[in-house]
Amino acid sequence: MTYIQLEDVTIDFPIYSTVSRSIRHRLLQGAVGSGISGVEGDKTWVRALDHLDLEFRDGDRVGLVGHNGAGKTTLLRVLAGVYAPTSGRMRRAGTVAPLFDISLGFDMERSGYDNIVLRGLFLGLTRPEIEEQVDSIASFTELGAYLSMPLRTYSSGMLLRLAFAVSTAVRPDIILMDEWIGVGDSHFIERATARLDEFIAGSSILVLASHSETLIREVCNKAILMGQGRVLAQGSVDHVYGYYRHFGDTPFFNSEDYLAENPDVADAVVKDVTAPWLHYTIHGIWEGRSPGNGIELRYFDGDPVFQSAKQRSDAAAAMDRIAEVAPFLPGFRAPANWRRPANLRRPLNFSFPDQGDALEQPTPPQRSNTRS
Ligand SMILES: Nc1ncnc2c1ncn2[C@@H]1O[C@H](COP(=O)(O)OP(=O)(O)OP(=O)(O)O)[C@@H](O)[C@H]1O
Repeated sequence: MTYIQLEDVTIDFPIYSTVSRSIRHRLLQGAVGSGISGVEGDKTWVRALDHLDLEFRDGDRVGLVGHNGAGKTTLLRVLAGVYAPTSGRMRRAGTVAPLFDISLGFDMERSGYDNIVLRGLFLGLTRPEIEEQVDSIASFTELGAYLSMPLRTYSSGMLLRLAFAVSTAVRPDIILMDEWIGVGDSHFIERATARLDEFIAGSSILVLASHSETLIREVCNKAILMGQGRVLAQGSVDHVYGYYRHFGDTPFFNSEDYLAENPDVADAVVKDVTAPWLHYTIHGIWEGRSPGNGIELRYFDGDPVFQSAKQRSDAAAAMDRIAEVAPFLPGFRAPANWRRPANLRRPLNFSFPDQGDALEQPTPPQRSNTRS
C-alpha cells in the first residue's frame, strides 16, 4: 500500500546575520507568505510550514494551490524527504520520484550518458535496468552527439530535456512535482506532455504544486489550498477553487468591523503582515473571534458540523457553517455586501439559543483607521 502521512509537521528555517534583517523586512512586506517564528540574536526563524496534518493515499492526485510563499514547494520537499521536519513526523510507503529541482545534482564535468546512469541509480534503478533504457532515454532527449559532451556545454533547456527524460524513465509509486514543464520549445513540450501523462498514469499518488487552475483541473482529483504554511482548505478541486476565488470576499465576513473589534489584527494589517480575511481563516475562527457580523462563535461550541470542520482545520467548511446559521442567530448584523437570499431556510440541524440566551443587539464597533 502506498501512502504519505504528515503528523503535526512544522518547518522553520534559520536565517543569519544581515540576511536576517532583510528577510525580516521582506516578511513584514508580505501578506500571504510565511511568518517569523522566533528571533534569537542575529538569527531569525522563518516558519514555512505550520503544524500540518495531511494524508495522501492510493489514487490521490492532489493539486497544491496557494499564493507565492504559501509553502507549496517546502511541502513537496518535505514529502520527498529533502527537508526533515523541525518538529512532527512524516511517514511514507512507496518509491518516490521528485520532479522538482530536477536539474540539481548533475555532475557538470561528466557527459550526458554518464549523467543518465548516475541519475538513474539515484532514482533507484539498477545498473542493468538503466543499461536497458539508456538508448530510449537518449533518443527522447534528441540531444544526439551532445550526449557525449560534458554537461557544462549544455544550455538550460538541454539540461532540462536530459533531466526530464531520465526522471520519467522510472516507474515510481509517488510523483512529487512542481509546474516546470513550460520550459523548452513547443515540439519538446508536446512530446514531454505525452510522456508525462503515461508517467503519471502508472503512479499511485501524485502531488502537483501549480499556479495553473487548468493544469490542476486536468490532472488532479483533489486539492489543498495553502496560506502562511497552513492548510486553508482541502477537498475536491471545485471546493478548493470555490474557496480560493472567494478569498477575502465572503458576505459573512466584515473586514472593517473585524478590524475595529480586533486592534491586534488591525495593527498587523497596517504593517502588511496579514490581510483581514487571511487572519480570520488562519487564526480568528479557531480562536473563537466573531467574523465582524455581530454573532458570537460560542453558539457553535456544541455544533457537530462546526466542530468537525475545526478538527479537520477546514476553515472553508467552518465558514460555510457560519454562513448557513448566522442570519438566524441573535445579534446578526448583515454585512453590507450580503443580500438575504429569497429561499433562505433556518437549518434544522442546529441547536439555536433560546431567547434567554439571546445577545443584546450589538452596537457597531468603533472604527479605527486601518487599511483592509
Ligand atoms: N531555504 C529557505 N530559507 C528561508 N526561508 C525559506 C526557505 N525556503 C522557503 N522559505 C520561506 O518559506 C515560505 C514558503 O516558501 P515556498 O517556496 O514553500 O512557497 P511556495 O508556495 O512554493 O511559493 P511559490 O508559489 O512562490 O513558489 C516563504 O516565505 C519562503 O520565503
